[in-house]
Amino acid sequence: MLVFPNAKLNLGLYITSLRPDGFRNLESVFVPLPWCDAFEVLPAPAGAETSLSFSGLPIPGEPETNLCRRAYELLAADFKLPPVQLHLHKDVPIGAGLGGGSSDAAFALKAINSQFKLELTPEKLESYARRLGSDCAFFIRNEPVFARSRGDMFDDFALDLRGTPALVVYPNLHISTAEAYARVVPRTPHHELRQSLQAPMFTWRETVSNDFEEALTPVYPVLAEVKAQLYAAGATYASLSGSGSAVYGLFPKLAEAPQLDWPAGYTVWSGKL
Ligand SMILES: C[C@@](CO)(OP(=O)(O)O)[C@H](O)COP(=O)(O)OP(=O)(O)OC[C@H]1O[C@@H](n2ccc(N)nc2=O)[C@H](O)[C@@H]1O
Ligand SMILES: Nc1ncnc2c1ncn2[C@@H]1O[C@H](COP(=O)(O)OP(=O)(O)O)[C@@H](O)[C@H]1O
Repeated sequence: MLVFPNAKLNLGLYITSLRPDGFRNLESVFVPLPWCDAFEVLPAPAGAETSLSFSGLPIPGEPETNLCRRAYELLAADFKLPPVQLHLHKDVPIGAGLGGGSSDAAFALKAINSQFKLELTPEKLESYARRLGSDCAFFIRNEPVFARSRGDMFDDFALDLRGTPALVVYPNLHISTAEAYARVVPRTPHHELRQSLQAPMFTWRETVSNDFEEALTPVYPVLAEVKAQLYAAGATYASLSGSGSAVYGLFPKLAEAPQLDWPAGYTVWSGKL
């Protein structure tokens, strides 16, 4: 079975308090971004052990700790699964705040569920996904949600951005999620996120923000430079996604995302939400 794990964007992100488990409570709206990896699961040939192979962007870390492998092991602990042949083609940049690794893990759970007819409900898949990472559960339902708690509890959020042109710029900078969280002091948000996002998109520039952006920009000024370029090119709204370092711009629906020149080494995705 072949699946295409997509990335996500965060529309606003407020880190509200430190939790007793050491994680932070947050509020954010997650939306799917159709920038995808490819993941395949097949039963292993007779006599072969479970394997995971890669193509595309190199992924830091040992293959045994890759989230696709961990997704298989998690299900194999509870269900009688045969050895499998896994392959991941990586296209979504890593350490970008686009949730690429989390999406691979969630899509691996969904693909193994279908391939081996485990008949797990979406709720059960979400609870497995939560064990692999805070962001993972989002990719089970994979539609716009208001996320809270550790970023793993969701309320439906009706926001139809389909067809909105987007430009996502990865300035070749890997920011570790744990490092980014350590730089933010939790606080009460200045604006109610869901209310702000119900207003027209041109108002979001004043009312919708990402707490990581304020904390990381003094350390990585390139983030502000990319954002300024996106606004200068006509973005209606621009922001850091998640804990960075990808910065996105959303453009008017009847326009195309502009073609801009970026320094060598940057990776750019352009398309419609
Ligand atoms: C910041 C966000 C926003 O959507 O996305 P990314 O920038 O990673 O895409 C997420 O909260 C990232 O979730 P995820 O990448 O799954 O993080 P995890 O593996 O669960 O945790 C990595 C580390 O981040 C910190 N962490 C994560 C989530 C959270 N609510 N509070 C935290 O303090 C912890 O230090 C943890 O050890
Ligand atoms: N399948 C995977 N794809 C990407 N990263 C992975 C994967 N499995 C494990 N990782 C680890 O997760 C870390 C963060 O991954 P990623 O989800 O791409 O970034 P972000 O948290 O910024 O959205 C990487 O440093 C990498 O070591």
